[in-house]
Amino acid sequence: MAAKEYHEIVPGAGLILSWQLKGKKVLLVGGGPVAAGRLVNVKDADAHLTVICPSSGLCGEMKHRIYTENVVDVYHDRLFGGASELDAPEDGRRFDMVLTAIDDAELSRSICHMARARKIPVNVADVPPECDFYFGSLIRRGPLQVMVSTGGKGPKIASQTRRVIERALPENIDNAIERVGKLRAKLREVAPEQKQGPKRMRWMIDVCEKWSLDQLSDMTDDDMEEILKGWKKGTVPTYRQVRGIKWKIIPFIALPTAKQINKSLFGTCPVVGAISPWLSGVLGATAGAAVASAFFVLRSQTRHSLMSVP
Ligand SMILES: C[C@@]1(CC(=O)O)c2cc3[nH]c(cc4nc(cc5[nH]c(cc(n2)[C@H]1CCC(=O)O)[C@@](C)(CC(=O)O)[C@@H]5CCC(=O)O)C(CC(=O)O)=C4CCC(=O)O)c(CCC(=O)O)c3CC(=O)O
Ligand SMILES: NC(=O)C1=CN([C@@H]2O[C@H](COP(=O)(O)OP(=O)(O)OC[C@H]3O[C@@H](n4cnc5c(N)ncnc54)[C@H](O)[C@@H]3O)[C@@H](O)[C@H]2O)C=CC1
Repeated sequence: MAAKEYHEIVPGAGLILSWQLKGKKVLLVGGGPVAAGRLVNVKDADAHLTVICPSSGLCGEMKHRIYTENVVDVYHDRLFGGASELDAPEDGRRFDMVLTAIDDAELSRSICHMARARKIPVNVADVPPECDFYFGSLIRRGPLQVMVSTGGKGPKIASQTRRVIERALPENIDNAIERVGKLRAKLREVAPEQKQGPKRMRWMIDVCEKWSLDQLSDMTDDDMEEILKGWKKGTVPTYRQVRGIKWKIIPFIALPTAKQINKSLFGTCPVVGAISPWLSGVLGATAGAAVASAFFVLRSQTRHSLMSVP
């Protein structure tokens, strides 16, 4: 009975975290396409990046990142030079992460050992036993990040799963998250005390439940001020309460513009190039009614004259 109340522990997975690399030092050995992918991942995370690779071995993307974009903080145009690379980095600060993406299995293994001996987490692309962590298949939409991992069982399937998730994500999710982030920051200004934590959290949950993603993504700074007025009362106004009813839709439906009337009555059908179907419909109906009434008049007159035949 009790066992069902708690989440079942299923061993064998990796721990998926969002590693905060801002300002931390990362060493990347290699300069091929895999290294280029690693570079994007760690620079997206604001890491301080050192690359070691002879310029003759750099792929196009790596050259672009190093020489055009200048996103590599320290570049060494040479082969990896041994343990001293880890012990005596240029600024004396030890590396927080070591990545290798080279086509030399022997050297990869030795770099892995060097890093582990110094308690620096290491990833050797393509060699799971030499990885303290795996990379995953990633989605990035502004502040939103999704990582798919198969724990090394099927990287291609991780990539395919990522595509399925990508297609399922709402268009405006990144903007909605940005807006909610801003509202949370404003709430912290209004209610900064630690002891208000539970109430703050409950209130933010209510905002996210009462406002749809579309509405959140549409939330302006003025709207935020309105919503925050509910904080003291412990309420969350709805989108409609904040914005009021949208009247602009009503005159549009009730009162078409002169241009619209003109076009629908006297415009030319874009498909057959003939007179507007509206106008031809009206003319057709009028003509039909005229013919029908003439027919009935004639018929009744004929009947009348027949009936009047003695
Ligand atoms: C363990 C891990 C360690 C690590 O590198 O961190 C690892 C290991 C290995 N990859 C291999 C092969 C391929 N890897 C990919 C693609 C990706 N591989 C990635 C991660 C990982 N790869 C980690 C586990 C992630 C997980 O499972 O969740 C992704 C998700 C992220 C990234 O690398 O950035 C990225 C997709 C990004 C995207 O598209 O979104 C493709 C497909 C392709 O290239 O299109 C193939 C060919 C198809 C195939 O083999 O399945 C081989 C076999 C080599 C051989 O057979 O010789 C090994 C070694 C082994 O399995 O022993
Ligand atoms: N995990 C993954 O998603 C994948 C991993 N791989 C593996 O990743 C590794 C790298 O692949 P690619 O990027 O295609 O590289 P690549 O084979 O195109 O090039 C290797 C790079 O390493 C550099 N290099 C070689 N020896 C070096 C040394 N002593 N010091 C510094 N740099 C050195 C070369 O100059 C070159 O830039 C390979 O082992 C490959 O099998 C490949 C495909 C997918």
